[in-house]
Amino acid sequence: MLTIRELKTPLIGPLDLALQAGEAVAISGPSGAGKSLFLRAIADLDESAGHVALDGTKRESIPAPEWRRKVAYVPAESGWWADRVQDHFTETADLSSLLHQVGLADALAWEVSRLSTGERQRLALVRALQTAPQVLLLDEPTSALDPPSVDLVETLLKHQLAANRALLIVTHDPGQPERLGARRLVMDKGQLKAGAGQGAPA
Ligand SMILES: Nc1ncnc2c1ncn2[C@@H]1O[C@H](COP(=O)(O)OP(=O)(O)OP(=O)(O)O)[C@@H](O)[C@H]1O
Repeated sequence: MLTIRELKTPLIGPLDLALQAGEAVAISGPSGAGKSLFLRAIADLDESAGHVALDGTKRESIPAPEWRRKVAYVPAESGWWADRVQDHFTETADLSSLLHQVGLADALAWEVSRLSTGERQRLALVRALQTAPQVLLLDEPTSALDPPSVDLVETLLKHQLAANRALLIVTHDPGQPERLGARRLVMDKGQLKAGAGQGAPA
């Protein structure tokens, strides 16, 4: 589904990765290793060189906003620009179901200023899912959540994988890759290597 070859920025790479439909890959590694920069480069938020393609279509032949709808990036700290939560959502299809799945069924009517860090994190994920992306690039999506909320989000992510979406997740939670059935990779100094017990990066 997502093919990355020789992806390079001044701080990371060259990096190769192939992500299949319905596959999860988890990236861990020390702080400052370049994990967020890798996700941002794939999403085309930072300039990069190399080959990135979705189902064989090169990234440069897809307009950037459309690319980011198909290959959605959720940063570790989400941005909010309007006063009310509902003003950040444009699509209504499946929205109430998604909000319910993350335990925030009533949150659309809330003020952004009252949101807790964990509520922001879960709502940012729902925001990314509203365009039904084929690939999800998630930067530490459960770092601020209590265990029951982690469980809700992981269940939601497993539903996404079952619907043939691909998932590339940066996590510092050592149990998360196994719970998501994810292949483990480690980033160190801008380079990717296989995690313990895993083969070489595809
Ligand atoms: N715009 C930038 N200009 C220069 N250096 C940058 C820029 N953005 C990030 N860096 C540096 O690149 C390195 C990798 O950053 P990155 O955010 O990808 O780390 P990370 O692996 O995601 O770390 P963490 O686990 O702490 O989130 C860091 O040393 C960071 O300071």
